[in-house]
Amino acid sequence: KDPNTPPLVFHWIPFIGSTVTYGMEPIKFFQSNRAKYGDVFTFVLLGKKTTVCLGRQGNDLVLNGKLKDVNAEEIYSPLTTPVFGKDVVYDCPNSRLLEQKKFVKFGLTTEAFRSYVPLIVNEVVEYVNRSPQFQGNKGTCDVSRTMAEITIYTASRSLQGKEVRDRFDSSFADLYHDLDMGFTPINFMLPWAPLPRNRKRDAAHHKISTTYMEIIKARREALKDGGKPDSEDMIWNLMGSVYKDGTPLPDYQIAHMMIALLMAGQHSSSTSSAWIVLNLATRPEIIEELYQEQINVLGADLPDLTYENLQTLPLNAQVIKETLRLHSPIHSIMRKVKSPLHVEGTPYTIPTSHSVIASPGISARDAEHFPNPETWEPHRWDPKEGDSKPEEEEETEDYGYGLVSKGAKSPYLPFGAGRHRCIGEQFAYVQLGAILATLVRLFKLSNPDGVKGIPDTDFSSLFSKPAHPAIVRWEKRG
Ligand code: HEM
Ligand SMILES: N#Cc1ccc(COc2ccc(/C=C/c3ccc(C(F)(F)[C@](O)(Cn4cnnn4)c4ccc(F)cc4F)nc3)cc2)cc1
Repeated sequence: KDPNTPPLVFHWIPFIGSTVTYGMEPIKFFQSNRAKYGDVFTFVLLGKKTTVCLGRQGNDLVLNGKLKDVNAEEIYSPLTTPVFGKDVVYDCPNSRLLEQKKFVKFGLTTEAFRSYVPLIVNEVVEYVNRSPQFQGNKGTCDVSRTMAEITIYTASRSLQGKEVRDRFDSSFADLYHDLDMGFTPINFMLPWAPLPRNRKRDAAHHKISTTYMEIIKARREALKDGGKPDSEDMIWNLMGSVYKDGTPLPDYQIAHMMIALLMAGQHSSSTSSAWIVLNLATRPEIIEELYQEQINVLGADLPDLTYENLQTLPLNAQVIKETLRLHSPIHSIMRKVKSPLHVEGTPYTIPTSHSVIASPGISARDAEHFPNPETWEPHRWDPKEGDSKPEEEEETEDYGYGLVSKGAKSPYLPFGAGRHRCIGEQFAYVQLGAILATLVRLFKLSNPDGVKGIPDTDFSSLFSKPAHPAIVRWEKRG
């Protein structure tokens, strides 16, 4: 064993290595090997040497790695490019992605969020009113399916725009499903695999991107006839975006970016909102606290939710924050090593034949940072008296889409850190916050008789999600 490379996790079968043990239970796999080998260890993932870098130092090494040392697009492009489309996100140099992230981030203004909240609330209320499973005063529901539908309706109506929302009542629903078939880990672990589902993915991608381009064309025509942008959706924002070198964002790239935002938002928000509902059902008293918080802060007459008054509901936000601590949708952040990567304070140098994985979710479950880490407890985020000291100063850097924290000291990074950090955090909090506050007004929730705790986690797809069945009992408030 070479003392300068990290320890290799024991495995019986070449190529398969630890793929199945990791794939089925990545969090347990990381925690048990961390106990044996420490924060840095290597395992075989489908024949690929993969070095895991855990803890705050591991997060920093991978997430704040220099472009010359670690590369995201080489790993992710085989998965994302066929789904999103050419020349955006991971099918272009990182400098282009940074500009694309700037366009999106700068389109998510307070003005935009102000216009989104009533649209989101209305979609939730309409969904409950028309959905067969919510007729009557009480019943049960399939949480994953319900939250996936609420997520797609609320995101398409706000961020995507009215034309896209209307198509989800028809063609887009099936097209989205076909496109989503291509969004699977196999497509970046075995990109060459000739899966039949990839043909459906490609056909769906073509139809969806063509539709986006028709929407853009119709809007440009309307502008020519003296029309004005009539909403704060992202399509209008991208239609006015221009790269640094002076070229306007081409329509096909707008279409591809909108697909990327659709996929990102759908999977992250639908799994997160499902976990919020499932955890709340184990703590009915917290639902009543959330309801009481709205009455105390907004008034017993419960005025309509707005972007502004949503910010005055701390427990509502803490429920989201705590859910993302234990149920972050992305359990493994992967990079290709491009030049030998020395791990400070160890004898290890990770060679360029390896990939690296960071898993911020591991530090978010570390008892060193969070007492009773496995317990879902939104009150752990309650502001403490004398907590006036600002969060220990976090280093920030501007990679081209505004200042982002390097997050090197924080054990809580559900949105990543550094140059690849998420730009959807604010939108996610507005969407999840408005959905949660509305559900709290409509329902009491609880676990069905005989059901204890929350469902297991299904790690087999790209985003950790609740294993089936995931059922809760609901009862309409009087
Ligand atoms: C609960 C919700 C969400 C969570 C937990 C989440 C998490 C993450 C994480 C961990 C990353 C870093 C990935 C990496 O370093 O490889 C990321 C990046 C990103 N996310 Fe999100 N995300 C969420 C919602 C969204 C939404 C709603 C959007 C779009 C509207 C979005 C768009 C993006 C983009 C564009 C990136 C940048 C990727 C890169 O620079 O390589 N995310 N997200
Ligand atoms: N046997 C077996 C066996 C073995 C292994 C396994 C499972 O192993 C693994 C390993 C790694 C992973 C990584 C998840 C991963 C990475 C990138 C992306 C993304 F790029 F797509 C995203 O970041 C997503 N995103 C960002 N914000 N919100 N969403 C994104 C970025 C920008 C963008 F514009 C749109 C985007 F949507 N998505 C998900 C998942 C599972 C199962 C079975």
